[in-house]
Amino acid sequence: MATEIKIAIQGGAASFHDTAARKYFAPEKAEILPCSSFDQLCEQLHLGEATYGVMAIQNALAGSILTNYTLLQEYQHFQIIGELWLPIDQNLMALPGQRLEDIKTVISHPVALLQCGLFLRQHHLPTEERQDTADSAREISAKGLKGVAAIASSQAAELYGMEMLQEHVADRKDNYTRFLVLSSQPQAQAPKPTANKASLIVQIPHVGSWLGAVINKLYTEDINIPLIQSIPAPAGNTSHNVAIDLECDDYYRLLHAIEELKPMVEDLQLLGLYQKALTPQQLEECREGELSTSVNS
Ligand SMILES: O=C(O)C(=O)C[C@]1(C(=O)O)C=C[C@@H](O)C=C1
Repeated sequence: MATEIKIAIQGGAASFHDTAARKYFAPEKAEILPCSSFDQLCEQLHLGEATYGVMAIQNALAGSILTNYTLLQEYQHFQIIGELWLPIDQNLMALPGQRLEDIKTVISHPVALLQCGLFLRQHHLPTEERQDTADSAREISAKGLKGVAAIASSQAAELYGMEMLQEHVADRKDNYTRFLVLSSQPQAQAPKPTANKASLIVQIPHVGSWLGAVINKLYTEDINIPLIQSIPAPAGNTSHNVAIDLECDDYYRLLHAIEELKPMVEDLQLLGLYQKALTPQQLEECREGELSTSVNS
């Protein structure tokens, strides 16, 4: 029988976090705990109000969400137990009967607005930030706002009775967001030897070529590095923090490489050991494969 788990997300029903959480945990039934910010998501997970948290960390068009690395540094006891790359299809929607010419303002999550910069500039559409894509559609519907459009998913359009003004408005069709699955109870989720990915934050001095030495070490250990992201350091700091993702199909080699890095850096925070998800490139290849099968059949 499917058990029910509670998952804290940023945003509400029909947001991309909602879709990501349900997809990751399917076929388990997920009860969603909507949060108004990433801070609140972490707080709820910390307080034990949710079993897991799902948090966006990186988008193929807009880049890394650096403030979420800061939260992961703050909540040191959280563990990343998994990840998911989700295709993000953005759409422009408004109250039924509205036309593109009627729209004076577009509201959405700041990352969603960034993903649709080309479309918005082309149509000279001023924007206003909101906490969530789907909640922007809900706001228009609840307040009966004319002259305002939202950028959100097709599920949000359906849920809140919006009409599509323009589908697929992101700058590129291969728009993907990577979501982290977080647990605040590492003991209940001990990493399994099937883990083939690790996420770390290392602290290294500003001076010297420490980062070069770290990368060189990983190269000699034959570890793949899918991500290196510098994280802003507090003012006056003499060192900086770098988020690094490591991949290796041999779990024990991955552990060994992490041990080797420890004496080379000032501090190393292991954010989690988990199984890597299909990358956007792999998902695109699957999608193209499915398309050609349906055309040929
Ligand atoms: O507003 C939403 O629907 C979200 O889930 C937020 C969010 C984000 O935080 O990056 C998630 C994925 C998309 O890339 C755009 C926005």
